[in-house]
Amino acid sequence: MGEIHLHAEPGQVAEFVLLPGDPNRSRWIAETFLQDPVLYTDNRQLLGYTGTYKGVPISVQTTGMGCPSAAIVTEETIRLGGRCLLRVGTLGASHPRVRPGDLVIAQASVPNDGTTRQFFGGAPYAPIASYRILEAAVQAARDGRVKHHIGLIMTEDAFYASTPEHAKLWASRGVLGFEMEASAIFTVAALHGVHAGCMAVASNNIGDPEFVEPSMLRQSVHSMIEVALEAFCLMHAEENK
Ligand SMILES: O=P(O)(O)O[C@H]1O[C@H](CO)[C@@H](O)[C@H]1O
Ligand SMILES: O=c1cc[nH]c(=O)[nH]1
Repeated sequence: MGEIHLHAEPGQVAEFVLLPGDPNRSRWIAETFLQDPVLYTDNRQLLGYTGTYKGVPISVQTTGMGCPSAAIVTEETIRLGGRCLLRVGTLGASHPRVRPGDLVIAQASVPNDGTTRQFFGGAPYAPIASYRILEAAVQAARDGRVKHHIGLIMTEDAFYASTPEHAKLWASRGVLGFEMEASAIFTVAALHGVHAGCMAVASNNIGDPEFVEPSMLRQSVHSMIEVALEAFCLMHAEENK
């Protein structure tokens, strides 16, 4: 059976793992981009697939929504062999510079979530992206000429508690957008000494229930996944030099 939540065995998960929140996005990534994808777990709809992209073994593992689920999935993905974990998500734009449809590559995430707080007993801690993943992600976005923003994001628990006023306040502190998993993923990866990163497409402005038009969102997510996979290829090539 494997882990409690991810029903897989070591050897079924690749070193490079994409982490979408949404199981449908996982299936779409596996079917669209990976060669010979194999579904290794579907327990609790946390779909996980392994295949190859340009010859590099890559897994796609659903995190579900929110830090409690993302922390469990990150922990178990690492136990199963994941070493470079890259969240590929969506976020609500908080900063006026970020427009719906834009790609954001996170340097770090303000941990406005209960999971990170529990890990550190309330002590201050800064969940940051691994520099190696950040560097590869930025290079892949530049190489692919994909418009992107690089900076601070915020991870929160209560999707519907966020307001445009809240967004404005955090934008004045440099936060580009809010999402719900990155701080837990960065934290669990750091505690295990493995690499983690996060990129996300802005699906809406914070507090605005109007999401970007579906075809535009699909196109932006498609570009993001290409950037993420090319970043893994750059890291793989660097490791095998
Ligand atoms: O699109 P995903 O990756 O699920 O990410 C965002 O979407 C969900 C909220 O709608 C949260 O999981 C948030 O982080
Ligand atoms: O967490 C999220 C993700 C997308 N859009 C939001 O408004 N919040």
